[in-house]
Amino acid sequence: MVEIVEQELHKLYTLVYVLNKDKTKILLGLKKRGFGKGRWNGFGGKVEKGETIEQGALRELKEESNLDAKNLEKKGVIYFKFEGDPVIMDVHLYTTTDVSGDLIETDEMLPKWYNVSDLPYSSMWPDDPIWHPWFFEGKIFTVKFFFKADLETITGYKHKFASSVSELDAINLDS
Ligand SMILES: Nc1ncnc2c1[nH]c(=O)n2[C@H]1C[C@H](O)[C@@H](COP(=O)(O)OP(=O)(O)OP(=O)(O)O)O1
Repeated sequence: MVEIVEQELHKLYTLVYVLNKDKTKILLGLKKRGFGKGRWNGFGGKVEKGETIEQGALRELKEESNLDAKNLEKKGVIYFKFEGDPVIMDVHLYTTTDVSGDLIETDEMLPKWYNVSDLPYSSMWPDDPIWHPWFFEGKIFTVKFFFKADLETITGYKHKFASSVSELDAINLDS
């Protein structure tokens, strides 16, 4: 008998959550086009050839909001697997309270500050309410979400916490 194993293809993405100094407010952007259109999210996108993941995160934040971040703090990695699609999205999550520049609406994002206690979850990715409590408690984590091809329905997830960012790379969610 021949076992057919689906090859996974990983693609690198970033996601930056900008918070105010006392971490009561978060800056979200309403995605105006492309993947995730109509959803409020942090700022980020694909990591380009020749740049580090952190450089990609800074570039995407600038492109989508016009803000420059001084200190990005890594908080985790979120993997997304969609039924029937061999691509795994590896989304590297960062946060900062330290930004400069004039916040503007861009071609891709309409920015808006939200109270952390009152986020527009009905217009956000359905995985957000699952990992947000970990993020807002300051945890470092890795999580893999399994979605149906409709990009809406989560069929399952597995996660682990890390005690430091350097531990993240060594975490195996399948063990
Ligand atoms: N499910 C879920 N929850 C939270 N965040 C995300 C998802 N899926 C996602 O894709 N994301 C995040 C990850 C990235 O920050 C963006 C998606 O990036 P995308 O806009 O496709 O990448 P760009 O490089 O900006 O795209 P184009 O410029 O080529 O349109 O959403």
